[in-house]
Amino acid sequence: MGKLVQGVWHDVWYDTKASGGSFVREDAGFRGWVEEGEGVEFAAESGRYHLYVSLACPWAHRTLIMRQLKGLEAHIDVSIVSPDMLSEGWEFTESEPLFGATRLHQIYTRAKLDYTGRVTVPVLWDKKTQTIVSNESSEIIRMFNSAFNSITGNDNDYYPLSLRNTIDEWNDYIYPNINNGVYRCGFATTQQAYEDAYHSLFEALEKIESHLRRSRYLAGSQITEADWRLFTTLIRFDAVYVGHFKCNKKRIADYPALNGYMKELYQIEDVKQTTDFYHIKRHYYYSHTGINPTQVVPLGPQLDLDSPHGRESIV
Ligand SMILES: N[C@@H](CCC(=O)N[C@@H](CS)C(=O)NCC(=O)O)C(=O)O
Repeated sequence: MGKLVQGVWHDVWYDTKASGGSFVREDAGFRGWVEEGEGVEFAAESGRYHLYVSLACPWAHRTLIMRQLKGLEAHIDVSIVSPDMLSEGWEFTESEPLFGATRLHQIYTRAKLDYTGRVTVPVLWDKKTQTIVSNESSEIIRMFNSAFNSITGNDNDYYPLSLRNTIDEWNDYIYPNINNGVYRCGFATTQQAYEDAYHSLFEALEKIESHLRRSRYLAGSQITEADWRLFTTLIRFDAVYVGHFKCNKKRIADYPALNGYMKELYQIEDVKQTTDFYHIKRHYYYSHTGINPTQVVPLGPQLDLDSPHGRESIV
């Protein structure tokens, strides 16, 4: 694990000293936008963009789900990094197809020779201008949701105008408390920072559990972007976050509504195809040697994700 400083790779763990033991996630460095239309910097075109992902990473997982649900497989190709993220950061098991790079930081310095920042997935690369469009998953999924509609003919809308306020409110609540909340538990280096993160995480899960008892999805009867953003954390929770990140007050399996909701989303074939528990468990337990120095990867838990979700009667 490390970062680029002026284009040079340094193998360093997160610095939590400056923030009293709390993990603070760095803002993404590339914030371009793929759009429909002529004369724009990054125009939506079939075959022009390449997506670098980790199957372990919840942020990258969002982009893979949206790529499938929006029928973009034939239009945006993908490279998958190795689950093992060690002294060189994210690496490719076999070199990636565009440049034969073996490390993801080489893609970042191709885009910006003197880049300073963390080298994260997902990354959306533009083959035409030879740069990174974006390394911010929340923005990549918005682009996938609408920019390629006239190419794919797929109008499914996961960020509909009428629900945007509700979706934004859920996202703003779920990001700090749950998506990043599990990391704030796991990467905390003081007891207090861990406990603060733990309490806000489980308070948020309780709140969503009661909401989902009456509501089929977060924003009502329709699946939206907010659900996909929550889902990628939930599906990793019992397998990794309970043990490795000490998020162990309860499992998702102990929350009937959240568990049924998660299973319903998982059982969508396109979504199941993007979920890889080998990469998920291997990455966290093998890569975070500060947390798990033996690198032993647990065999369990046995997950029950294919049993009936029981959510049909909820509107
Ligand atoms: N804001 C980014 C965060 C992405 C992110 O932090 N990805 C993690 C993997 S789960 C990563 O690549 N971490 C490497 C590092 O921090 O050095 C997004 O949502 O796209």
